[in-house]
Amino acid sequence: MSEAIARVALRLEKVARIYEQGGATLRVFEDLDLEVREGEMVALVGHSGAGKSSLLHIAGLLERPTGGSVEIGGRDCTALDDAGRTAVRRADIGFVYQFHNLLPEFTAQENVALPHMIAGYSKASSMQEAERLLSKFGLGARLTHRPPELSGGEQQRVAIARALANHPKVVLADEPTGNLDPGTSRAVFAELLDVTRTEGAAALIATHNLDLAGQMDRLVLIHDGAIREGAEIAKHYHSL
Ligand SMILES: Nc1ncnc2c1ncn2[C@@H]1O[C@H](COP(=O)(O)OP(=O)(O)OP(=O)(O)O)[C@@H](O)[C@H]1O
Repeated sequence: MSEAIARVALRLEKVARIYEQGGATLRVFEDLDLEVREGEMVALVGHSGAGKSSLLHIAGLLERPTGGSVEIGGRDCTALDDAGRTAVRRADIGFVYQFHNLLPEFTAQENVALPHMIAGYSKASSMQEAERLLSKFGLGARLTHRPPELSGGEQQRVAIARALANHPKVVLADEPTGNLDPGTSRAVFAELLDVTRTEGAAALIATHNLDLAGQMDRLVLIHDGAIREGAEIAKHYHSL
């Protein structure tokens, strides 16, 4: 991937997250800048409480920053109202949580098809797209299983396929394999990177696992409210 031609899929500029609670002010981060380019896989690391989830929620338009701007696919989303933010979220962002949040009464295929249908596609084409994606995760023979009939690793693969269903520009994931055993976690993480890459999305993935983070194109550390990269990270490795 050439830095010169890859466009920015996600741009956070001078974003702030400040919590006011019980008269106390908590400045999680301020003036934070981060760019993720098309097709780029970026690992977000930092100690517990550093602000990884807060950053992902702001990048995913789930929360508004207390300052700064968020751009998705070249579009400044800062001034959008709630309906506009929801529309961008549905069209351009795929979110993977640590716990899959699948709907237990629907099959794997229906869970993946739903976001596609909500985006306006027919049921038939959404189910077809879901089958295509689930097959990429080796779940072609599990289409009609409901989440309780799937293993933990399979459930998380379905959740990742669901996040990719609308061909998002950006995939955001918060400890996406954090509840899996180490072997399954490695396998599912590798598939997440592989399929996200081949689907052409960018990814920003928060993880405490430095081995998994090392498989990505770039590693960024959030520490003391700022993003640090490259040699600077080594100084703070002890805090991870
Ligand atoms: N709704 C809230 N109100 C007040 N403070 C909050 C709120 N949400 C998060 N915080 C605080 O903001 C800080 C950053 O939290 P965040 O969840 O983003 O950290 P994290 O890096 O994802 O941590 P972990 O790795 O433990 O999940 C923490 O100190 C947390 O207590």
